[in-house]
Amino acid sequence: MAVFIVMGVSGVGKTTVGKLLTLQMDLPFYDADDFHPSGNVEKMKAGIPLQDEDRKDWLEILAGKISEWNQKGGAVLACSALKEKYRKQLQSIPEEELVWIYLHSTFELIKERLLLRKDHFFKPELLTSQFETLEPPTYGIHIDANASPEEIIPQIMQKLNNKPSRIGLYGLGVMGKSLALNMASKEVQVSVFNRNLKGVEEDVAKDFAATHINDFNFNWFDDPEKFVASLERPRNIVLMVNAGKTVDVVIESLLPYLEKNDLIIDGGNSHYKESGRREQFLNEKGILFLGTGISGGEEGALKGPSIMPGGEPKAYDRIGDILENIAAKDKNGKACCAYIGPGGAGHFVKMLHNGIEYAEMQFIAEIYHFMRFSLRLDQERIAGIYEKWNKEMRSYLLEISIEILRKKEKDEFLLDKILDAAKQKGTGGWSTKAALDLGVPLDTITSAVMARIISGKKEQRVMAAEIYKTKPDKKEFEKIEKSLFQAFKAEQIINHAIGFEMLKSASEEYRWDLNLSEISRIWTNGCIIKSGLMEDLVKFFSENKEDNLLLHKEIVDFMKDARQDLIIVTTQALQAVVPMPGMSAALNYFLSFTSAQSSANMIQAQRDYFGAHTYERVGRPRGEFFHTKW
Ligand SMILES: NC(=O)C1=CN([C@@H]2O[C@H](COP(=O)(O)OP(=O)(O)OC[C@H]3O[C@@H](n4cnc5c(N)ncnc54)[C@H](OP(=O)(O)O)[C@@H]3O)[C@@H](O)[C@H]2O)C=CC1
Ligand SMILES: O=C(CO)[C@H](O)[C@H](O)COP(=O)(O)O
Repeated sequence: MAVFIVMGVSGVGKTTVGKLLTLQMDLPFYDADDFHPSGNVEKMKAGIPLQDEDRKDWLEILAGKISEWNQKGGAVLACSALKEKYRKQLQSIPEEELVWIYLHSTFELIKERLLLRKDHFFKPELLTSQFETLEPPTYGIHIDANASPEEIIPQIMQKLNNKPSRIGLYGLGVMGKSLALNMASKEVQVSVFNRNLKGVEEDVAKDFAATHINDFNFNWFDDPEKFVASLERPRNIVLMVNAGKTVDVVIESLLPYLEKNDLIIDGGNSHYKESGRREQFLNEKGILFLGTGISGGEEGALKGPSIMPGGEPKAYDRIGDILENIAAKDKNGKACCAYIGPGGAGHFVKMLHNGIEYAEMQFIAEIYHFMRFSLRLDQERIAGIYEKWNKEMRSYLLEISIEILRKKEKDEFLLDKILDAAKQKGTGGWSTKAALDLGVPLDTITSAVMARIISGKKEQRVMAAEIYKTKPDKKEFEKIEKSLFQAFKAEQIINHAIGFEMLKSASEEYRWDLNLSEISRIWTNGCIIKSGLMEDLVKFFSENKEDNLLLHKEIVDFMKDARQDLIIVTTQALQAVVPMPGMSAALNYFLSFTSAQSSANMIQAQRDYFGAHTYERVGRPRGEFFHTKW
């Protein structure tokens, strides 16, 4: 059985709630004040406040009673138990058999309530001292005492019944914490797990549950067996851990406790091929797997991310309702979460989302750099220009960049204090490698990856800059303003065209049957690359499934003019000795894509010359090969 202690400051409603609880539970009710030793009673009658020394004997008596009541089948006790050390003293039975029900409220509300009581003489100093003494527990059941007892009792009963959790969340890092809170806010019962690394990272799950105890009832664990056992069968477990070996290590640690038909959802940025392999490995054991891309960062995960699940449809059917519930919503209120396709399809799509993200970030960064160091605009002005552009673009990345540009630290711009050496975790580079495997161009994304790599060579760059230093002419912003905006819009279109062409190729190669309109729809909210353009793409890909974006009539009309703007901005930046890798890549891709005659006849001739690699001939069918004795 168990003993339930209803605790909190005086006037919070312990006795009323405790007595009502005994009716629900068919247990005896006790009031801790009835167990004071005679010395304490005398002191209280004389109006002498009790000291901790006086409380010692009283708590000892209560501890003995708790043990006795527990053996007899349980009880409900109303006791203020304001300090942790008092509660420790009362802990005379095993932890799981002593249930703390903490009623909490504010000083003002309790004061109001006490003033309404006819039989009560309100002493403000007593309530003040109660609040000063109070050390709220970081465990137990926390109940907002401002509701009526009729509302409070079912809340307590629901928390006490502690049904198995609908979902388990493994890994309480940046993303895991936000996702757990998102789920809990949608009334999904969640068990949370984080490893306990002695002396390094301790009590992460316990502290997380304690921090949110007033709002949510998380079941927390640092033991994988107990974590799995706390879940409703068949189990659903979301992993939010670092991609790579960690995912395998974590799966191995859970496997001994899993059963056929349990489901693992890997929500990290895992490589799509790894996800395909993990799905196969787990399916052989009868366990389902969803390789699920999640985008939106910390805030998106909390308020509603964009979710890209890949794997077996029956696995998605099991958990789709929760994923759709926690996802962001598009402008029509539909969830930004949709089943993507089998195997690694979900993580492939997430990888390319990040690839597009890399290039979009690079565009914003290099135009800022050009405006700041060549056009010599100050940061506030650049922020203003980006703000004006974003009225039309509605790009999340541009929006955060405006805030970044304006952010100050001790009256100085923070951006100037950040070292210009970019890091990356892999998804951008993986996109490039995947493009090479598929044989598709990925110029903008690759250039963004390379720009990050060269940025990391800071010391070498500083040395080389000194050796090659030059004094380029100052360019005038006013002369280039219109072209700059047009070029920015054009490179965004080119980047998206490149990204979606790659999705098309992967879909064909891996037979994923990707729905590009649906993918762009779930990228219209919650994710890092949401923008006005993305909203237009939903319609474009629903009407033109097979077409290249760059061949769409409206895009053609725009790009015919914008091509010149791309050329103007790129050449001006290069003349000013400012690198524009992203924009140059977009422009070169566009010029190559729109050139009927390429330079590749020379390449083919060279290959045939030195290696007899053969070539195709103008006017002859494709696939017919020729060789010349040069
Ligand atoms: N941050 C972001 O904006 C986004 C991240 N992602 C992806 O989500 C995943 C999680 O990212 P994020 O939350 O930022 O990462 P964090 O580094 O904040 O958290 C990583 C989590 O993994 C746990 N972990 C690491 N190694 C192990 C191990 N060997 N065994 C058990 N647990 C381990 C950590 O536990 P401990 O605390 O004990 O170290 C921690 O809970 C990554 O794949 C990331 O790429 C996806 C979208 C956005
Ligand atoms: O997945 C994400 C957003 O959707 C990651 O936050 C982002 O891609 C970080 O990647 P990197 O560290 O390589 O810049």
